[in-house]
Amino acid sequence: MTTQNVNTPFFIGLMSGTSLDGIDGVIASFSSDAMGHNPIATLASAYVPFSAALRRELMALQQAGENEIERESLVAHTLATHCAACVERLLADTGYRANQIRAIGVHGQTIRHRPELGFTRQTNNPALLAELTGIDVIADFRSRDIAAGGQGAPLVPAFHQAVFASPAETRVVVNIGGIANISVLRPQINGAVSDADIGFDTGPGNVLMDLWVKVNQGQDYDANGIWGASGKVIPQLLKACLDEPYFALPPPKSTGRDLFHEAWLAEKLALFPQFAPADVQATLTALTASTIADAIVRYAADVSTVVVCGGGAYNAHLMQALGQALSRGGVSASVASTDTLGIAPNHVEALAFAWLAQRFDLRLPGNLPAVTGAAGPRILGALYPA
Ligand SMILES: Nc1ncnc2c1ncn2[C@@H]1O[C@H](COP(=O)(O)OP(=O)(O)OP(=O)(O)O)[C@@H](O)[C@H]1O
Ligand SMILES: CC(=O)N[C@H]1[C@@H]2OC[C@@H](O2)[C@@H](O)[C@@H]1O[C@H](C)C(=O)O
Repeated sequence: MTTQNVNTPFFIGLMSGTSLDGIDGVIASFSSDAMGHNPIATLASAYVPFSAALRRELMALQQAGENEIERESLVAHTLATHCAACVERLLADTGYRANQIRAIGVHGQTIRHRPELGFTRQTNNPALLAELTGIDVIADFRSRDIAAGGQGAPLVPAFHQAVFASPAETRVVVNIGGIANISVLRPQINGAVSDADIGFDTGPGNVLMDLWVKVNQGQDYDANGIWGASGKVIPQLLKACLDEPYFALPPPKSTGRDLFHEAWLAEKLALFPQFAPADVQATLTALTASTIADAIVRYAADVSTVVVCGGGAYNAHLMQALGQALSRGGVSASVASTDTLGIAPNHVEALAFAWLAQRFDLRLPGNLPAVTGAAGPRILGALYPA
């Protein structure tokens, strides 16, 4: 066991999201100023892709199947070894030692998200990760919020609030991962969180586009949106997709692969006898763009700046479609990636889990009840000491 240095401000964040592509990791340092802001520095980042076999098994565990307890336990073990490899890479890149890291915040892999039934499941083996790394591990960030009547998601709005809010303008942060979510950040007065700061999952981000490009082109994603851009939106298919009741629900709300999966898409496509695959991709791109834009028009029409993070920020066609959908909705905000505010789009979620680990360490709440619908602020996470 290594000796933890309690004075170090360094935290590791590890995120593996609904895209099921791999683990994004960062080492971050936070220094709170007198205003309660959290100037944040990313000291290193690393990405460990999942092997095809791990990805297949994680995908399979999204739905009910045989022998789930054993399969989940085994996959959690493999996930922990991937997480440990990511930590090792971060330490090697920076030259830091394990005892210089205060804690690791690790999300785990969501395999079920059913807040309406009172549970969410991020498969994980934090005990093994603590054993392999010799660093304190904080995990299971969602279940306390659900226990308090919340959705347990999205959690990143509190982090967005801490690092991206402006005293002068309303900002919206859009995360476009597998699922897309928005954080509406009203101008901050003396660094205080406003009750008007809301956030929720808008629906599919890349998840449906990734499924479709895999089946038709054998690719994991539509690089830069080039294939989607070669097709034409099918208005009737777009309308059939937009009829999904989730989109009209008021927040608090959250979703996942539990709803937006292959069968969901197949059901919509079954309504149409013929279609060109690239046109479907164009339509799925439009679906992601228009559901995000509708959410902004409805809940943040006063927005001045929209900043996008998550892998979707690298899809130029999607970014263009989002800008156009916002204009059609009468919102004339600028649309750019979080790079413009100093944080790379693919680092934001991992940084959020480093930040959540720091919140736990300080025994401060990590949720925004106005976002998740929880009965109140709660300290999120559970500690596995090194
Ligand atoms: N260059 C690119 N062009 C187009 N799409 C891209 C590009 N790079 C990444 N993506 C998309 O981003 C996805 C990964 O995004 P990200 O890592 O933010 O998702 P996630 O964290 O797994 O999901 P979530 O935020 O829902 O938990 C990929 O699956 C792909 O669809
Ligand atoms: C249950 C779950 O894993 N939800 C994820 C998912 O991916 C994006 C969106 O859906 C968001 O609600 C959440 O992730 C981020 C990190 C969050 O909690 O804010």
